[in-house]
Amino acid sequence: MINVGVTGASGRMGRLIIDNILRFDDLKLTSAFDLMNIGKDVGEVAQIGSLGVPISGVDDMESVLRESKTQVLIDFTIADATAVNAPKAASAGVSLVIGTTGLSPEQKKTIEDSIISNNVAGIISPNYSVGVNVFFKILAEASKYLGDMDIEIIEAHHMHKKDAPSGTALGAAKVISEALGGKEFVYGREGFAPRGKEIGIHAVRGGDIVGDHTVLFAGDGERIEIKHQAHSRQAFAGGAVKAAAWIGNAKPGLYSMQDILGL
Ligand SMILES: NC(=O)C1=CN([C@@H]2O[C@H](COP(=O)(O)OP(=O)(O)OC[C@H]3O[C@@H](n4cnc5c(N)ncnc54)[C@H](OP(=O)(O)O)[C@@H]3O)[C@@H](O)[C@H]2O)C=CC1
Ligand SMILES: O=C(O)C1=N[C@H](C(=O)O)C[C@H](O)C1
Repeated sequence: MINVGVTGASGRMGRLIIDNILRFDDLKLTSAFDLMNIGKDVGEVAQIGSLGVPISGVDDMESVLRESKTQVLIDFTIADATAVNAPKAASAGVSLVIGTTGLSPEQKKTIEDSIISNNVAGIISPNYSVGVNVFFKILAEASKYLGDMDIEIIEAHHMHKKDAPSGTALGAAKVISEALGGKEFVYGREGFAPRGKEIGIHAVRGGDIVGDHTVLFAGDGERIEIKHQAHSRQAFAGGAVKAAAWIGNAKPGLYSMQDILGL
């Protein structure tokens, strides 16, 4: 049995992750953190009944993690919070599954360094769905043949999403750029904006769109669109919980969803 904690426990992803942990045989929910609902039972907040695990504030994180014997912490919050909380958890000897997007390169490096220096296991992934990770693999392969075409990435998400472009869109751009030996990125276009050899990246926000990502390869007289659409956050939550079980049994080090899914 692996003891798991959740940061952002009151959020859209946090509540669904808690529900998934309860349904996963090898995992036990031992701690929950958020800014809101401190002291309330996390199961009552997630509307799945009392679980006997109170929501704690992040100021007490290290002591709560130690007292609850939490082994893996799943964090889906915001970049500035994850950049502070994840190293705190690592220094308490807790392994990490990070879903938060919008991390700057410096924030990501700080977290990765804390995973290595504290001898824990960790994964930072912009998308825990099986489909998106296969989509990344397909993009790397397609880019080998379509790299001379114009490449645009269009993502669409719900009106509450705070960061843009999405972590997944940036992940797709990185995969394509690496396959093509390095590309510039241009974010949206406005005014006089002739196209060069860049990858264009565009963010759409509205309503309750769960998460769409389209990569357009456009050439002379034809185009190919490779698209992933999430219908439900369950695609992300199920993957994050599977990653927590895998990370809980892993040797210290940094891992990717490619490792976990065997891609
Ligand atoms: N990797 C993946 O597969 C996926 C990643 N995501 C990412 O996960 C993140 C969360 O998304 P979502 O659940 O929709 O967002 P929500 O805003 O619904 O949830 C975030 C939660 O974190 C809380 N929070 C904010 N700051 C802190 C802090 N300092 N300490 C503890 N908790 C804090 C928020 O509280 P409050 O509301 O009070 O601010 C909120 O309850 C985003 O970065 C999103 O892009 C989302 C889906 C899939
Ligand atoms: O904020 C979201 O909702 C999502 N964020 C992730 C991202 O930024 O890529 C993953 C998913 O698309 C949903």
